[in-house]
Amino acid sequence: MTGGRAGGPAAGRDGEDGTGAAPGPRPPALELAGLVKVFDGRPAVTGVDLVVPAGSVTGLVGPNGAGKTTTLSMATGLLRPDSGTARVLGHDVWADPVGAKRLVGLLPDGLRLFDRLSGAELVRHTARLHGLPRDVAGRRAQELLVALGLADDAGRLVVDYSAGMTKKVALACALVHAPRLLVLDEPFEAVDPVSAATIRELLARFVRGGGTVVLSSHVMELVERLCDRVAVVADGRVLAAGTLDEVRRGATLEERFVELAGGTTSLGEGLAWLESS
Ligand SMILES: Nc1ncnc2c1ncn2[C@@H]1O[C@H](COP(=O)(O)OP(=O)(O)OP(=O)(O)O)[C@@H](O)[C@H]1O
Repeated sequence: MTGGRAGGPAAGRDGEDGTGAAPGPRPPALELAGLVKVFDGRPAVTGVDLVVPAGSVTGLVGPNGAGKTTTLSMATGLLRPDSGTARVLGHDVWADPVGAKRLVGLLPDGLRLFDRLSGAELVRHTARLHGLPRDVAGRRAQELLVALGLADDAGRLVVDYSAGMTKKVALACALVHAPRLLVLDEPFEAVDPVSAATIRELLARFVRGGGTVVLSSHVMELVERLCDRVAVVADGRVLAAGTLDEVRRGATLEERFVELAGGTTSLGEGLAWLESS
């Protein structure tokens, strides 16, 4: 899947920015400026600047604890930044939360769903919260559950779903109001290969229709395959961002990741006891 389709099928779509305004130069799908977050005196995000062009698929990669989830939470209005701004298609996430949030579909990390609902109820309920009429909500929920291979489990309670099924029903919730920007924190974690292929196809279709995707992942091959842009985050800031080729500079993404984010695969001196049995 490739992005960078400015002027593609979405250009000229009425209300691309959710305002119904006549099409003009498209603002970035997501624009983060100087985002900072400190938890209990410990900096988690130390000044993230990132521009995600509309129509792109951008991968956010970085070591554990780099600040990816914290950044995505601030970008989507889940977590208030200590300073800095986040804008979705020109709407300030904190000054205009309704304007921004109706354009965003979010698959957060550490899902907290209404899991005493069935899968179908949950997706329909999410659609209704977005203001969709009952019949549209029902139709979209059904189509999404079928597409994601959950049709047979649509009547089961989400609390009884496996991790992968939960991820997929949460993705259905993120998509049901046809957002313009999808923000997905580890969307492929716990998902089987067939479902992963389905999700990739869904995302490709979403992007062909003019949508923008930002996703975090630890799987470099997946980011290289899915994304046309990438941002490497470490220690709470963006170390490199741009097209895949700009960031990779002729190396693999994994090589660049290690080069930029550092780290070591050495286990150190201890652990001899592991070999003693
Ligand atoms: N609610 C919180 N309270 C305190 N510290 C937090 C909180 N959320 C995140 N942190 C800390 O902020 C830092 C960044 O965490 P974050 O979850 O954003 O990293 P990440 O890049 O998403 O990591 P991973 O790849 O492991 O999911 C970590 O040091 C983490 O312990």
